[in-house]
Amino acid sequence: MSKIEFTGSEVLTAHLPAVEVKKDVYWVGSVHEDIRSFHGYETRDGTSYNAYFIKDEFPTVIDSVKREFAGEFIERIKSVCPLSEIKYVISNHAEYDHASAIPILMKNLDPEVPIVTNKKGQDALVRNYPSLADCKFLILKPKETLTIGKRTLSFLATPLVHWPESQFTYSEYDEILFSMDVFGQHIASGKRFDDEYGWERVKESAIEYYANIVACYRLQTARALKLTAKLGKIDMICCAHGLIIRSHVDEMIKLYQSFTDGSIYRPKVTVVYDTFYHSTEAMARAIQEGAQSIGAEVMRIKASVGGTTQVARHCFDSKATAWGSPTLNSGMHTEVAGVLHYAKGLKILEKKPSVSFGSYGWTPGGTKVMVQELESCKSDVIETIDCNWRPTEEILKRCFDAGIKLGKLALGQELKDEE
Ligand SMILES: Cc1cc2nc3c(=O)[nH]c(=O)nc-3n(C[C@H](O)[C@H](O)[C@H](O)COP(=O)(O)O)c2cc1C
Repeated sequence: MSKIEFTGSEVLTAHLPAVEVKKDVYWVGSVHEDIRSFHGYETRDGTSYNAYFIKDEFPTVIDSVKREFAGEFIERIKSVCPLSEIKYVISNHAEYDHASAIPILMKNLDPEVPIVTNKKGQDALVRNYPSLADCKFLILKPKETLTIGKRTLSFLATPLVHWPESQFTYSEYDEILFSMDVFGQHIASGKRFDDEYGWERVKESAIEYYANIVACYRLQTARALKLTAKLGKIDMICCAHGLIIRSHVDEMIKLYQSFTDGSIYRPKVTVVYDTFYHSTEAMARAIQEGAQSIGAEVMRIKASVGGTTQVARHCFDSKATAWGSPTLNSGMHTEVAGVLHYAKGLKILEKKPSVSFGSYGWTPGGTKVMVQELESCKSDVIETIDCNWRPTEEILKRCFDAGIKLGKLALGQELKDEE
């Protein structure tokens, strides 16, 4: 039992110690400083995979890390408890970044140690990591609890926030919510807590995370928040990415409530576009100036430069958007098509007004395809502006006026009939 078996490549940078986040509760995760693309999410601040260990009569591990970091994860657990004493491994979420080191951990534990999860969790774990089929599972039904000594852990099914098996684990004794991806942020840091890193930066990263990962599951998130409110006191949120929340628990829960009830939406217009030869860009600038002229906040993003992550983050809390593309082979610029398709999947344009615009050479196909896509996003397209080659003063004036309209709608003002 003392020999550690590795079946994947491991990064042995165990320079960070296990961190006691509350008496006998430890962070044993890993920090991935140099990751810049996480299944397409642009993680410019890196990320962390937060796993936890509870020292009690029946020592318990909660979640794991990316397989590449299994070595340091196991070393951190060993620094606080011999592996032979571990009695339970809880899996709250079967995704690779939190579960792919579980098979390596299990190979180093007593074969009688069960993986504690729900039925969908078992299915997802065994399908993704076939060697786990040989492990024992303790499948929890709704409302079942697990006593590990002084602590009785309870579990909250949070289906589709953001995978079918997703669940929270709650320790009433510690007043800790182990919330897997929910409330997480893609931040790599040697700091472990929100107050050490700075709440404003944690908050901004949590908004970006929700917009890019969870936004399409708004109703399921609202339900999870409702059920969370019925748990006991929460003094600390041990999420699976980024900083642990101990000084801004209420603020973080209120932030998530603002995501689900829409109160996060701001008087802001996000203008997304791309261009070959600057005509569509000139139109985008005119729309920006129009919206700004009446006091709306504007974020103008060139799709190929800003990228999908920033587009999603800013469309998410904007009350209105504008989309611009030159016509390319009778359709949209590929970068604009890509980010619009991404926004559609995230459902972040629903019930929001939009304007479609773009330059063409001979037949305006870009905006035509774009309007179809915006309508399938359930966005209310209030105007389409096509421009043949270079924009004239008249076209730029139309764009400026369209910016004013979007700005007014973002500011909650009514449009007059003639507008
Ligand atoms: C590779 C390529 C394909 C194009 N395909 C079309 C087309 O199918 N239909 C069209 O009307 N214009 C087409 N155009 C012309 C552009 O839409 C036109 O140059 C437009 O003014 C470019 O706008 P921009 O200055 O914002 O890049 C194409 C241009 C390029 C470079």
